[in-house]
Amino acid sequence: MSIEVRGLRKYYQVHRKEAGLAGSLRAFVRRRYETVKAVDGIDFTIASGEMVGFLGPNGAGKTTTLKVLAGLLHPTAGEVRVLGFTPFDRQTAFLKQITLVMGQKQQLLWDLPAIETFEVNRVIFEVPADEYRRTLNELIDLLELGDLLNKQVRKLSLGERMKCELAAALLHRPKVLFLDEPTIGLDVTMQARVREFVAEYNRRYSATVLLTSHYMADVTALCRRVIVINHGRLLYDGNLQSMVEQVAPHKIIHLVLSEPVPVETLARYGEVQRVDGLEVELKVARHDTTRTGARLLAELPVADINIAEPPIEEIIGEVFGQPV
Ligand SMILES: Nc1ncnc2c1ncn2[C@@H]1O[C@H](COP(=O)(O)OP(=O)(O)OP(=O)(O)O)[C@@H](O)[C@H]1O
Repeated sequence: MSIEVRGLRKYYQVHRKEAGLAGSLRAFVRRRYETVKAVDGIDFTIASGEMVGFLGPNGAGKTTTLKVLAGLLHPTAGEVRVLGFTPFDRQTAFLKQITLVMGQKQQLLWDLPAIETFEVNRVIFEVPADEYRRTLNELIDLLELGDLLNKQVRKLSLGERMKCELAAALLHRPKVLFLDEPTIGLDVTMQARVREFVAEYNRRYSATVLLTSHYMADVTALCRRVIVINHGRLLYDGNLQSMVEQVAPHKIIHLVLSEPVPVETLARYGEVQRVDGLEVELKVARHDTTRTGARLLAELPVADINIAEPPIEEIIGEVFGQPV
């Protein structure tokens, strides 16, 4: 096992200030604390080489879990092992084999070219010179970095910077990748590029990947398994496709008609989601899909038909009981 988490809890003590001046004064004399249960007893294991999507709405406890796994935070309770190490011990042998990429934070030095930060990382992680050169060339190639590495970081576009961030995080060729929103703010093309890169890195080095992303395309492209949490507790752990089948009570039928059909007629077959000229989208009960499909083909002028799962965002929203 690459990652083992048992009964993990992480509580934060936060200082609560009452409103107004009187509140400020009272707080000055006697501080009140309250406990935020960011992670409240979760268990999971991840096998080596697996890529798992870690999902949950804002504030669910994902980043906190990743920080505990990466050794940045001490758990309040529970047992965590990553590659056999206790992360918070922060042993060098552990740090050399993991990485944490946070899309919202950057490690590259702003005023210097990225290559300078790489050099610093090379020294910190004690990467031998020839191995460093080899990995660097591979990353330049995989991420199409070209001469970006020699440009001052502040002058790079967001996408270019993210590619350099990824390279910086992977120069020591970690076996376990904790990726927290690695594609946030990137345009669709760049998101796809980063996804392909993560998939390739996983293939090449059999790396274990635990990934959070609000872009479901990242998760569907990379992860067969998802772990879903909310309010610090586990809601689901298993196959993404099975979750879709369990949770979504309906499917979407896309039709291309050969001539227009009134909406009232279409509505007899399912809930009309969209009509765009001759293209129609119907929402139908999952157990009824085949029968409805056959009826549509027999009774309407259908040129093409396609049955699909509803968008993953919608399904996740149903699991959380709120939109993502
Ligand atoms: N340093 C901290 N001190 C106090 N509370 C914190 C701290 N960090 C996080 N929290 C709280 O813990 C809870 C979980 O936060 P966390 O960042 O782990 O969630 P998340 O699932 O990563 O959310 P998001 O998707 O918005 O990043 C939230 O209620 C958050 O406000």
